[in-house]
Formats: sequence, C-alpha cells, structure tokens
Amino acid sequence: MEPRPAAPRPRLCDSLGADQTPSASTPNAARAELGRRAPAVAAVLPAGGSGERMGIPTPKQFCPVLERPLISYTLQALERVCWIKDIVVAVTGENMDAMKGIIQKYQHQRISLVEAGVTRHRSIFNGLKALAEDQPDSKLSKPEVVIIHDAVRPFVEEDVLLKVVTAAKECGAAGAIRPLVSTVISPSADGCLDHSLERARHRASEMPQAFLFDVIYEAYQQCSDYDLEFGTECLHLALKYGHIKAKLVEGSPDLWKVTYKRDLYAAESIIKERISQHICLVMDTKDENHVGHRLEEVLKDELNHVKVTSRLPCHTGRDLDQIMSEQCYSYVCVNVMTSDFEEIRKLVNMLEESNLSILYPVVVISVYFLDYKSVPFDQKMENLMQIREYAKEVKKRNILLCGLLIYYPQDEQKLQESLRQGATIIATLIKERNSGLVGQILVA
Ligand SMILES: Nc1ccn([C@@H]2O[C@H](COP(=O)(O)OP(=O)(O)OP(=O)(O)O)[C@@H](O)[C@H]2O)c(=O)n1
Ligand SMILES: O=P(O)(O)OC[C@@H](O)[C@@H](O)[C@@H](O)CO
Repeated sequence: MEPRPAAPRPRLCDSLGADQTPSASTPNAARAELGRRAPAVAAVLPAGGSGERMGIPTPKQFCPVLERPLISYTLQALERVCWIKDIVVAVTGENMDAMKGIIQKYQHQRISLVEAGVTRHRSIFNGLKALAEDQPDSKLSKPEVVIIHDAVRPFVEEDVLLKVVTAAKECGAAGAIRPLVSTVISPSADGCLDHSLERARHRASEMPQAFLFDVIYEAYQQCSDYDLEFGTECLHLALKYGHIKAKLVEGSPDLWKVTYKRDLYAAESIIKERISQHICLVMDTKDENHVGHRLEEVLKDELNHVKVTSRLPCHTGRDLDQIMSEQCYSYVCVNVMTSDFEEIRKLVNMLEESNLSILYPVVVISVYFLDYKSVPFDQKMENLMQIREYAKEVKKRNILLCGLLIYYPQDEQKLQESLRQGATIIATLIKERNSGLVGQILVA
C-alpha cells in the first residue's frame, strides 16, 4: 500500500464547492441520523481502469473537465462529507504519481492510495485490504461501515451517502438504484431475442454502495477467481458469499457513471451550470440609481434562477472571507465613464489570495459604461487595452478576465436596450466560461 501522501497545504476553504449544494446535514445532524453511536465510515474509490469505452488514451478518471481531472470532483464530493474519515483510492502503479500530483494541486485531504487490480473487483479488494490491515506505518484503521463508489461518478451528494451508510449499518449492505432507461433483453445463442425483462420490475444498480466492513471484506476473501475477474456487482458478492440481501436506495439522476465521451460533455455542462448560479456585481456605490444597479436589476430579470448580488469593491481581509463564504465564481466589475483598471487588479488579487480559482475557473467581467458615440474614445481605449495582456497573465491562475463596453446614452429607451444586451452577453460569458475569450472586449 502506498503511504498516505504528505498532508497538503491548508485546505482551500471548508469546501462547499459551488457544484455542491451546502450540505443539508451538519456533522452532528448526520451523526444523529446514523444512529446513537455513529459508526466509523471510510470509502474505497476504484480508479484503476483504462476507460476503453471512452475511446481516448487518457483513462477517463484523469480526463480534464474544465481543466481539472474528473476524479478530483469525486474526491471533493466525498471530502465535503465530514463523517467519512478515510478515502482509499485504487490507482495503477503507472498513474500513482499523477494521482499524488492531483491530491497536492487540489489540496485533497484524507486520501490514501493503493495499487489497483486488473479488474474493478480486484481494485476494490485491494482498497478493503488497506483498511483491514493495521499496518505499522498506516494511519488507516478498520471502519465499521465502508462506502464503495466509482471514481468516475463525480455527482454524489451527502444525502445518498447517508442513506446507504445508514441502511448498511442496519442491513449489512445497501446500494443506490435508478430506474432503467432501456429495456433489458436476453439474446439467444443464435443472436435473436430469447426474452425481455419487464422494465418496471427491474432497476439499474448504481453507486454509492455501503457495507458493514466485515460483510464485504469476508465476501471478497471468499470470492471465486471467476467473480473477481468478471463480476461487476458488489451487492451480489454480499448476497452470494455473505447471504446478505442489500437494501436498495433510490438515487438521484446525477449518480450516473462517466463511461463514454458524451458523459464528459454532460459532466462539464452540469458543473458549468452549477458554478454559474451566483453572479456578484462589484461597484463603488450604494446609490440605487447608479447604472450598475440598473444592470443588476436587468440581470435578475433575465436570469431568474441565478442569484445576483452586489457589493462594494474589496479592500479588507473581511472582504476576502466574505468572497470565500459566498463561493461565487462569477464577478462583474462596473466602471462608469472611467476605464479605471485598479479595481479589477484589486479584485483579481483578492480572488487569487482566496484560492477560489484552484477548483473552478472564475469569470471576471470588467464592464465599462461609456457614451462612446459622443465622448472621444481614444485615450479610454488605451486604458481598456491593458485588459488584454493582464488577462493572459491571470488566465494562468484559472481566472477568465474579459471586458464589456456598454453603450451609455442619455436616451432612457436606448439605455434600457443597452442594459438588456449587456446582461445577455454577461450571462453567456458566465454560462460558457470559454477560456478562448479571455482578454477580449465585447461591445453592447
Ligand atoms: N481494473 C479496474 C477497472 C476499473 N476500475 C474502476 O472502476 C470504476 C468503474 O469501472 P468502469 O466504468 O468499467 O471503468 P473502466 O474499466 O476504466 O472503463 P472501460 O470498461 O470502458 O475500460 C472506474 O472508476 C474504474 O477506474 C478499477 O478501479 N480497476
Ligand atoms: O461494469 P463497469 O466496470 O463498467 O462499472 C461498474 C458498474 O457496473 C457498477 O459501478 C454499478 O453497476 C454498481 O455495481
């Protein structure tokens, strides 16, 4: 078993990653739900596959989603659950260093690495062995309940983990299930239909699953080579070797396993959608008649599922704490008639200090209201051009900076039209989070 990598630097934040809704249960509430004596819980993540069905050389667990490896999202989802004390990840020897690099870069915690096996069951078995043996140098101890969850299922929430662990504590085994999308059929030897299963009476077995540790560990120890080689269902092992009938828990649609390339695109769009749910406008006025607040109102009208807030520019450490607590990944800096670049620099510096952009790309849009049809534009354009070079620099820190010039006429009707067009461009930039647009200046 690989020694647990050195504990990374202090955690980014008490990560309520924006792609996760704040945990509904606090540690105490979760423990209360687990029963009077909360069991020690650990997780095993098989991550030793080659991802053949993905059709690309990189194993899918290491494929980038928004420039971050898929497995990092799954680790973050499990790390947010404070009552999971250890997370054991099974990776192949050739990917061990890459995995250590991911742990270090994204500051994952409570992670231990073990060597994967040539099949998924063997990888899981290696993870369980790491938890079962009290090796002198290991910080791992045997849990009462163990969660098994595929590393390529990034959208797992605390509630379903709590359900399978609670059920496993009571019944010995539990697993998430989902309705079947296609009907299951059984072909005959000559390649024709032999029979089909009644879809409504069957379910798809998903992850997470959870087991009393001794139940699943003993099942794996008794497991036949055939089952270790060709089996795909841990619940089946608990039944066959432990005579335990697993409790089945209805899971959410997001529990699906990333298998084909289309699943990576789906995962990316889900993550983009989740981190675009909050837009923060930064402007140095509380005056409700300020055009920035007009823009705020138009954004609220246009994006009714998105939380739109406004705040004064950042100047203090308290502002940094507030930025962190808001977990906002989309900022709109409003400048009127000036192309003052200093506010942008201050906000970007604050964002860099917060480490917010390590986990997700942060969009910063520098908005300039300018009656550019009646005001000479040359020297202001010069200032605006600074954004191009600065954007290249901050892109290295996963901050996507671009500019937006919004026509600011005297005529009220024309101004309203400009605001609507500006809001549409802002919404698109935030939703698409396209790094190809960094440093550009768009015009509304
Ligand atoms: N020898 C293996 C094979 C698979 N897995 C892991 O088991 C999970 C689910 O398996 P699957 O989707 O089949 O992954 P792959 O085997 O990589 O995919 P493919 O069958 O397309 O090669 C994945 O996290 C995969 O990394 C593993 O730990 N060890
Ligand atoms: O068969 P694969 O190795 O692609 O994936 C494993 C899945 O079968 C498994 O995760 C669920 O069906 C639950 O057992």
